[in-house]
Amino acid sequence: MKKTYKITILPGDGIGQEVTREGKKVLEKIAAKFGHTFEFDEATIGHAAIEATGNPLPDESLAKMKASDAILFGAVGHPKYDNDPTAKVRPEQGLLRMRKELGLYANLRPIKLFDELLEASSIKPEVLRGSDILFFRELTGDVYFGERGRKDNGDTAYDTMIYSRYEVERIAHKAFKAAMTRKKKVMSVDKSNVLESSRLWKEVVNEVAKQYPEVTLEHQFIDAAAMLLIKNPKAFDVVLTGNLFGDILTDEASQIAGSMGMLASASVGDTVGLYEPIHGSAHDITGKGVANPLASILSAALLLDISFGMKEEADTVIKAVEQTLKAGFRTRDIADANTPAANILNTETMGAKVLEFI
Ligand SMILES: NC(=O)c1ccc[n+]([C@@H]2O[C@H](COP(=O)([O-])OP(=O)(O)OC[C@H]3O[C@@H](n4cnc5c(N)ncnc54)[C@H](O)[C@@H]3O)[C@@H](O)[C@H]2O)c1
Ligand SMILES: CC(C)[C@H](C(=O)O)[C@@H](O)C(=O)O
Ligand SMILES: [Mg+2]
Repeated sequence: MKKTYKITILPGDGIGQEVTREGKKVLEKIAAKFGHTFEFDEATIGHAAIEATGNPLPDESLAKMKASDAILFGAVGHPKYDNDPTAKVRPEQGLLRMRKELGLYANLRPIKLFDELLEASSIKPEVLRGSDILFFRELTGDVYFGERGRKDNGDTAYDTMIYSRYEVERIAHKAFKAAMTRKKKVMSVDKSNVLESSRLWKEVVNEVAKQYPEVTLEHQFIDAAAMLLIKNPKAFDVVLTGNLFGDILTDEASQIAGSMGMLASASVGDTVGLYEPIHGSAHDITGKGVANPLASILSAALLLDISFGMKEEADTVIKAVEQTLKAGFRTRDIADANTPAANILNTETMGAKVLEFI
Protein backbone atom coordinates (compact mmCIF):
# COMPACT_ATOMS: atom_id res chain seq x y z
CA MET A 1 0.00 0.00 0.00
CA LYS A 2 1.21 3.50 -0.80
CA LYS A 3 2.23 5.61 2.15
CA THR A 4 0.09 8.49 3.37
CA TYR A 5 2.35 11.45 4.17
CA LYS A 6 1.24 13.66 7.04
CA ILE A 7 2.13 17.34 6.64
CA THR A 8 1.57 19.93 9.37
CA ILE A 9 0.79 23.36 7.97
CA LEU A 10 1.88 26.10 10.34
CA PRO A 11 1.06 29.45 8.72
CA GLY A 12 1.82 31.61 11.79
CA ASP A 13 1.47 35.38 11.51
CA GLY A 14 1.34 38.20 8.98
CA ILE A 15 2.40 37.21 5.47
CA GLY A 16 3.16 33.74 6.86
CA GLN A 17 -0.57 33.13 6.45
CA GLU A 18 -0.60 34.49 2.90
CA VAL A 19 2.43 32.71 1.46
CA THR A 20 1.92 29.34 3.19
CA ARG A 21 -1.49 29.06 1.51
CA GLU A 22 0.34 29.09 -1.84
CA GLY A 23 2.99 26.63 -0.66
CA LYS A 24 0.27 24.23 0.44
CA LYS A 25 -1.54 24.48 -2.92
CA VAL A 26 1.69 23.46 -4.63
CA LEU A 27 1.95 20.37 -2.41
CA GLU A 28 -1.67 19.51 -3.23
CA LYS A 29 -1.02 19.89 -6.94
CA ILE A 30 2.10 17.70 -6.77
CA ALA A 31 0.15 15.01 -4.87
CA ALA A 32 -2.53 15.03 -7.59
CA LYS A 33 -0.02 15.00 -10.45
CA PHE A 34 2.18 12.20 -9.08
CA GLY A 35 -0.54 10.16 -7.35
CA HIS A 36 0.65 10.71 -3.77
CA THR A 37 -1.52 10.99 -0.69
CA PHE A 38 -0.66 14.00 1.44
CA GLU A 39 -2.76 14.51 4.55
CA PHE A 40 -2.72 18.08 5.86
CA ASP A 41 -3.34 19.25 9.39
CA GLU A 42 -3.09 22.89 10.47
CA ALA A 43 -1.59 24.09 13.77
CA THR A 44 -1.10 27.47 15.44
CA ILE A 45 2.05 29.25 16.54
CA GLY A 46 3.14 32.80 17.29
CA HIS A 47 0.88 35.79 17.87
CA ALA A 48 -2.22 33.90 16.74
CA ALA A 49 -1.47 31.18 19.29
CA ILE A 50 -0.83 33.71 22.08
CA GLU A 51 -4.19 35.34 21.38
CA ALA A 52 -5.97 31.98 21.47
CA THR A 53 -4.15 30.25 24.33
CA GLY A 54 -1.64 32.64 25.91
CA ASN A 55 1.14 30.34 24.68
CA PRO A 56 3.19 31.01 21.49
CA LEU A 57 3.63 27.26 20.99
CA PRO A 58 0.64 25.33 22.36
CA ASP A 59 1.27 21.67 23.32
CA GLU A 60 -1.36 20.63 20.81
CA SER A 61 0.61 22.23 17.96
CA LEU A 62 3.83 20.57 19.04
CA ALA A 63 2.11 17.18 19.30
CA LYS A 64 0.73 17.54 15.77
CA MET A 65 4.17 18.42 14.43
CA LYS A 66 5.81 15.48 16.19
CA ALA A 67 3.23 13.13 14.69
CA SER A 68 3.77 14.36 11.13
CA ASP A 69 6.23 13.47 8.36
CA ALA A 70 7.08 17.10 7.56
CA ILE A 71 6.12 20.65 8.49
CA LEU A 72 5.54 23.65 6.23
CA PHE A 73 5.90 26.80 8.29
CA GLY A 74 5.25 30.47 7.41
CA ALA A 75 6.55 33.04 9.88
CA VAL A 76 5.83 34.51 13.31
CA GLY A 77 5.89 38.07 14.58
CA HIS A 78 3.61 40.99 15.28
CA PRO A 79 4.21 44.74 15.67
CA LYS A 80 2.61 44.62 19.10
CA TYR A 81 5.70 42.84 20.48
CA ASP A 82 8.27 44.43 18.18
CA ASN A 83 7.18 47.79 19.56
CA ASP A 84 7.19 46.65 23.18
CA PRO A 85 10.58 45.51 24.48
CA THR A 86 9.00 44.81 27.88
CA ALA A 87 6.58 42.13 26.58
CA LYS A 88 7.27 38.90 28.46
CA VAL A 89 5.49 36.52 26.08
CA ARG A 90 6.55 36.87 22.42
CA PRO A 91 5.75 35.05 19.15
CA GLU A 92 9.45 34.40 18.47
CA GLN A 93 9.68 32.33 21.68
CA GLY A 94 7.33 29.84 20.04
CA LEU A 95 9.61 29.57 17.02
CA LEU A 96 12.75 29.05 19.10
CA ARG A 97 11.08 26.48 21.36
CA MET A 98 9.78 24.62 18.32
CA ARG A 99 13.30 24.41 16.84
CA LYS A 100 14.71 23.19 20.15
CA GLU A 101 11.94 20.69 20.95
CA LEU A 102 12.12 19.17 17.47
CA GLY A 103 15.94 19.04 17.55
CA LEU A 104 16.22 21.05 14.34
CA TYR A 105 19.89 21.92 14.70
CA ALA A 106 20.76 22.37 11.02
CA ASN A 107 19.20 25.14 8.98
CA LEU A 108 19.98 24.79 5.27
CA ARG A 109 19.51 28.02 3.39
CA PRO A 110 20.23 27.67 -0.33
CA ILE A 111 20.92 30.94 -2.12
CA LYS A 112 19.49 30.07 -5.47
CA LEU A 113 19.77 32.77 -8.08
CA PHE A 114 17.39 32.39 -11.01
CA ASP A 115 19.02 33.90 -14.11
CA GLU A 116 15.75 35.69 -14.89
CA LEU A 117 16.28 37.82 -11.76
CA LEU A 118 19.80 38.99 -12.57
CA GLU A 119 18.47 42.46 -13.34
CA ALA A 120 16.18 42.62 -10.28
CA SER A 121 19.06 42.87 -7.82
CA SER A 122 20.89 46.06 -6.95
CA ILE A 123 24.14 44.10 -7.35
CA LYS A 124 25.69 44.12 -10.84
CA PRO A 125 24.69 41.09 -12.99
CA GLU A 126 28.34 40.29 -13.81
CA VAL A 127 29.09 40.03 -10.08
CA LEU A 128 26.05 37.81 -9.46
CA ARG A 129 26.00 35.51 -12.47
CA GLY A 130 26.79 31.90 -11.50
CA SER A 131 26.34 32.41 -7.74
CA ASP A 132 25.14 29.29 -5.94
CA ILE A 133 25.62 29.15 -2.19
CA LEU A 134 24.40 26.75 0.47
CA PHE A 135 24.40 28.02 4.05
CA PHE A 136 24.50 25.66 7.01
CA ARG A 137 23.28 27.79 9.89
CA GLU A 138 23.43 26.12 13.32
CA LEU A 139 19.93 26.56 14.73
CA THR A 140 19.60 25.35 18.32
CA GLY A 141 22.61 26.88 20.07
CA ASP A 142 24.55 30.14 20.32
CA VAL A 143 23.40 33.37 21.93
CA TYR A 144 19.80 32.41 21.07
CA PHE A 145 19.78 29.71 23.74
CA GLY A 146 22.48 30.80 26.21
CA GLU A 147 21.61 32.19 29.61
CA ARG A 148 20.12 35.65 29.48
CA GLY A 149 18.74 38.04 32.01
CA ARG A 150 18.96 41.30 33.90
CA LYS A 151 20.83 42.30 37.00
CA ASP A 152 21.61 45.51 38.92
CA ASN A 153 17.89 46.17 39.38
CA GLY A 154 17.37 45.68 35.68
CA ASP A 155 19.99 48.20 34.62
CA THR A 156 22.34 45.56 33.21
CA ALA A 157 21.29 42.96 30.67
CA TYR A 158 23.19 39.97 29.31
CA ASP A 159 22.93 37.19 26.73
CA THR A 160 25.43 34.36 26.63
CA MET A 161 27.01 33.11 23.42
CA ILE A 162 27.65 29.44 24.05
CA TYR A 163 28.58 26.38 21.97
CA SER A 164 29.49 22.83 22.91
CA ARG A 165 31.76 20.55 20.87
CA TYR A 166 28.98 18.14 19.85
CA GLU A 167 26.85 20.99 18.52
CA VAL A 168 29.62 22.18 16.22
CA GLU A 169 30.62 18.66 15.20
CA ARG A 170 27.17 17.56 14.03
CA ILE A 171 26.50 20.60 11.85
CA ALA A 172 30.07 20.62 10.52
CA HIS A 173 29.64 17.02 9.32
CA LYS A 174 26.46 18.00 7.51
CA ALA A 175 28.20 20.92 5.80
CA PHE A 176 31.23 18.89 4.73
CA LYS A 177 29.05 16.06 3.43
CA ALA A 178 27.07 18.56 1.34
CA ALA A 179 30.30 20.12 0.06
CA MET A 180 31.38 16.67 -1.21
CA THR A 181 28.38 16.75 -3.58
CA ARG A 182 29.10 20.34 -4.71
CA LYS A 183 32.30 22.31 -5.42
CA LYS A 184 34.08 20.79 -2.39
CA LYS A 185 34.58 24.12 -0.66
CA VAL A 186 33.54 25.06 2.88
CA MET A 187 33.86 28.52 4.37
CA SER A 188 33.50 28.51 8.14
CA VAL A 189 32.49 31.90 9.53
CA ASP A 190 33.19 32.95 13.12
CA LYS A 191 34.58 35.74 15.28
CA SER A 192 37.44 33.78 16.82
CA ASN A 193 39.65 36.86 17.01
CA VAL A 194 37.39 37.93 19.90
CA LEU A 195 34.99 35.23 21.08
CA GLU A 196 35.88 32.07 23.01
CA SER A 197 32.83 30.22 21.64
CA SER A 198 34.15 31.00 18.15
CA ARG A 199 37.59 29.64 19.07
CA LEU A 200 35.98 26.32 20.03
CA TRP A 201 33.94 26.50 16.80
CA LYS A 202 37.10 26.88 14.70
CA GLU A 203 39.01 24.18 16.58
CA VAL A 204 36.20 21.66 16.08
CA VAL A 205 35.65 22.57 12.41
CA ASN A 206 39.39 22.03 11.78
CA GLU A 207 39.16 18.58 13.39
CA VAL A 208 36.07 17.57 11.40
CA ALA A 209 37.71 18.82 8.19
CA LYS A 210 40.43 16.14 8.54
CA GLN A 211 37.77 13.52 7.74
CA TYR A 212 37.04 15.25 4.43
CA PRO A 213 40.48 15.68 2.83
CA GLU A 214 38.99 16.44 -0.59
CA VAL A 215 37.19 19.50 0.74
CA THR A 216 39.01 22.83 0.89
CA LEU A 217 38.29 24.61 4.16
CA GLU A 218 38.59 28.36 4.47
CA HIS A 219 37.93 30.42 7.60
CA GLN A 220 36.62 33.98 7.56
CA PHE A 221 35.65 36.34 10.32
CA ILE A 222 32.01 37.38 10.23
CA ASP A 223 32.76 41.01 9.38
CA ALA A 224 34.95 40.11 6.40
CA ALA A 225 32.54 37.38 5.27
CA ALA A 226 29.70 39.93 5.18
CA MET A 227 31.79 42.11 2.89
CA LEU A 228 33.04 39.28 0.63
CA LEU A 229 29.51 37.94 0.16
CA ILE A 230 28.52 41.07 -1.72
CA LYS A 231 31.91 41.68 -3.33
CA ASN A 232 32.28 38.24 -4.88
CA PRO A 233 29.38 35.84 -4.19
CA LYS A 234 30.66 33.43 -6.87
CA ALA A 235 33.61 32.52 -4.65
CA PHE A 236 31.25 30.94 -2.08
CA ASP A 237 30.08 27.33 -2.10
CA VAL A 238 29.09 25.92 1.32
CA VAL A 239 29.07 28.34 4.26
CA LEU A 240 29.12 26.88 7.78
CA THR A 241 28.29 29.21 10.62
CA GLY A 242 26.57 29.74 13.96
CA ASN A 243 23.02 30.72 14.69
CA LEU A 244 23.37 34.51 14.92
CA PHE A 245 25.93 35.00 12.16
CA GLY A 246 23.92 32.71 9.87
CA ASP A 247 20.75 34.65 10.53
CA ILE A 248 22.36 37.93 9.52
CA LEU A 249 24.42 36.67 6.57
CA THR A 250 21.44 34.96 4.92
CA ASP A 251 19.25 38.07 4.99
CA GLU A 252 22.18 39.81 3.33
CA ALA A 253 22.45 36.94 0.82
CA SER A 254 18.80 37.41 -0.13
CA GLN A 255 20.02 40.33 -2.22
CA ILE A 256 22.02 37.87 -4.31
CA ALA A 257 18.81 35.97 -5.09
CA GLY A 258 16.90 39.23 -5.61
CA SER A 259 14.59 39.41 -2.60
CA MET A 260 13.74 38.06 0.84
CA GLY A 261 10.72 36.60 -0.90
CA MET A 262 12.94 34.19 -2.87
CA LEU A 263 14.79 32.32 -0.11
CA ALA A 264 13.58 28.98 1.19
CA SER A 265 15.03 26.94 4.01
CA ALA A 266 15.05 23.47 5.51
CA SER A 267 15.54 22.85 9.22
CA VAL A 268 16.58 19.30 9.96
CA GLY A 269 18.04 17.32 12.79
CA ASP A 270 16.86 14.58 15.07
CA THR A 271 13.25 14.18 14.02
CA VAL A 272 10.76 15.65 11.57
CA GLY A 273 11.94 18.22 8.99
CA LEU A 274 10.57 21.77 8.96
CA TYR A 275 10.50 23.95 5.85
CA GLU A 276 10.07 27.71 5.83
CA PRO A 277 10.94 30.90 3.99
CA ILE A 278 13.84 32.75 5.65
CA HIS A 279 11.73 35.91 5.81
CA GLY A 280 9.47 37.03 8.62
CA SER A 281 5.88 38.13 8.95
CA ALA A 282 6.62 41.44 7.14
CA HIS A 283 4.25 43.83 8.90
CA ASP A 284 4.84 46.47 6.24
CA ILE A 285 3.06 44.42 3.57
CA THR A 286 0.75 42.20 5.64
CA GLY A 287 -2.83 42.10 4.35
CA LYS A 288 -1.96 43.76 1.04
CA GLY A 289 -1.74 40.48 -0.86
CA VAL A 290 1.56 41.47 -2.45
CA ALA A 291 3.97 39.14 -0.65
CA ASN A 292 6.10 36.96 -2.88
CA PRO A 293 5.00 33.32 -2.35
CA LEU A 294 8.04 31.80 -4.09
CA ALA A 295 10.08 31.35 -0.89
CA SER A 296 7.23 29.27 0.56
CA ILE A 297 6.78 27.38 -2.71
CA LEU A 298 10.52 26.65 -2.90
CA SER A 299 10.37 25.54 0.75
CA ALA A 300 7.68 23.06 -0.31
CA ALA A 301 10.15 21.80 -2.96
CA LEU A 302 12.81 21.30 -0.28
CA LEU A 303 10.23 19.40 1.80
CA LEU A 304 9.50 17.03 -1.08
CA ASP A 305 13.19 16.48 -1.76
CA ILE A 306 14.64 16.19 1.75
CA SER A 307 11.83 14.73 3.89
CA PHE A 308 10.08 12.58 1.27
CA GLY A 309 12.99 11.81 -1.11
CA MET A 310 10.79 12.94 -4.03
CA LYS A 311 13.47 14.39 -6.28
CA GLU A 312 11.42 14.48 -9.48
CA GLU A 313 8.52 16.14 -7.71
CA ALA A 314 10.83 18.74 -6.16
CA ASP A 315 12.46 19.45 -9.53
CA THR A 316 8.99 19.86 -11.06
CA VAL A 317 8.26 22.65 -8.56
CA ILE A 318 11.59 24.38 -9.15
CA LYS A 319 11.10 24.14 -12.94
CA ALA A 320 7.63 25.65 -12.59
CA VAL A 321 9.06 28.58 -10.64
CA GLU A 322 11.71 29.01 -13.32
CA GLN A 323 9.09 28.94 -16.08
CA THR A 324 6.93 31.48 -14.23
CA LEU A 325 9.88 33.84 -14.06
CA LYS A 326 10.90 33.09 -17.67
CA ALA A 327 7.38 33.95 -18.80
CA GLY A 328 8.00 37.38 -17.25
CA PHE A 329 5.73 37.18 -14.20
CA ARG A 330 6.90 38.94 -11.06
CA THR A 331 5.68 39.99 -7.66
CA ARG A 332 6.41 43.58 -6.75
CA ASP A 333 9.62 42.82 -4.83
CA ILE A 334 11.31 41.19 -7.85
CA ALA A 335 9.93 43.43 -10.59
CA ASP A 336 12.31 45.85 -12.28
CA ALA A 337 11.91 48.94 -14.44
CA ASN A 338 11.30 46.77 -17.52
CA THR A 339 8.48 44.68 -16.02
CA PRO A 340 5.16 45.53 -17.72
CA ALA A 341 2.52 46.46 -15.12
CA ALA A 342 0.32 43.58 -16.32
CA ASN A 343 3.05 41.09 -15.37
CA ILE A 344 3.23 42.25 -11.76
CA LEU A 345 1.12 39.71 -9.90
CA ASN A 346 -0.09 39.42 -6.33
CA THR A 347 0.54 36.56 -3.92
CA GLU A 348 -2.35 34.44 -5.12
CA THR A 349 -2.02 35.03 -8.86
CA MET A 350 1.73 34.39 -8.72
CA GLY A 351 1.02 31.13 -6.89
CA ALA A 352 -1.58 30.27 -9.53
CA LYS A 353 1.01 30.74 -12.32
CA VAL A 354 3.34 28.27 -10.63
CA LEU A 355 0.44 25.79 -10.34
CA GLU A 356 -0.27 26.20 -14.07
CA PHE A 357 3.34 25.39 -14.94
CA ILE A 358 3.31 22.32 -12.67
N1 LIG B 1 11.16 32.84 10.71
C1 LIG B 1 10.38 33.79 11.19
O1 LIG B 1 9.28 33.52 11.64
C2 LIG B 1 10.84 35.20 11.14
C3 LIG B 1 11.94 35.60 10.40
C4 LIG B 1 12.31 36.94 10.39
C5 LIG B 1 11.57 37.86 11.09
N2 LIG B 1 10.49 37.45 11.82
C6 LIG B 1 9.59 38.42 12.49
O2 LIG B 1 8.89 39.09 11.46
C7 LIG B 1 8.57 40.41 11.87
C8 LIG B 1 9.04 41.42 10.81
O3 LIG B 1 10.45 41.41 10.77
P1 LIG B 1 11.34 42.18 9.70
O4 LIG B 1 10.53 43.24 9.06
O5 LIG B 1 12.61 42.50 10.35
O6 LIG B 1 11.72 41.04 8.61
P2 LIG B 1 10.87 40.46 7.41
O7 LIG B 1 11.65 39.35 6.83
O8 LIG B 1 9.49 40.15 7.83
O9 LIG B 1 10.79 41.67 6.34
C9 LIG B 1 11.97 42.35 5.91
C10 LIG B 1 11.65 43.11 4.61
O10 LIG B 1 11.53 42.16 3.53
C11 LIG B 1 10.26 42.24 2.92
N3 LIG B 1 9.78 40.88 2.65
C12 LIG B 1 9.88 39.82 3.46
N4 LIG B 1 9.30 38.75 2.92
C13 LIG B 1 8.79 39.13 1.74
C14 LIG B 1 8.06 38.48 0.72
N5 LIG B 1 7.72 37.18 0.80
N6 LIG B 1 7.69 39.20 -0.36
C15 LIG B 1 8.01 40.47 -0.48
N7 LIG B 1 8.72 41.17 0.46
C16 LIG B 1 9.10 40.49 1.56
C17 LIG B 1 9.36 42.93 3.94
O11 LIG B 1 8.30 43.59 3.31
C18 LIG B 1 10.34 43.85 4.65
O12 LIG B 1 10.47 45.06 3.93
C19 LIG B 1 9.22 40.59 13.23
O13 LIG B 1 8.26 40.41 14.21
C20 LIG B 1 10.27 39.50 13.29
O14 LIG B 1 10.55 39.07 14.60
C21 LIG B 1 10.11 36.15 11.84
C1 LIG C 1 12.35 35.57 14.25
C2 LIG C 1 13.73 35.14 14.60
C3 LIG C 1 13.73 34.50 15.95
C4 LIG C 1 14.34 34.21 13.54
C5 LIG C 1 15.80 33.93 13.88
O1 LIG C 1 16.54 34.83 14.26
O2 LIG C 1 16.18 32.76 13.78
C6 LIG C 1 14.31 34.71 12.10
O3 LIG C 1 15.04 35.88 11.94
C7 LIG C 1 14.78 33.64 11.15
O4 LIG C 1 15.72 33.88 10.41
O5 LIG C 1 14.18 32.55 11.15
MG1 LIG D 1 16.28 35.87 10.23
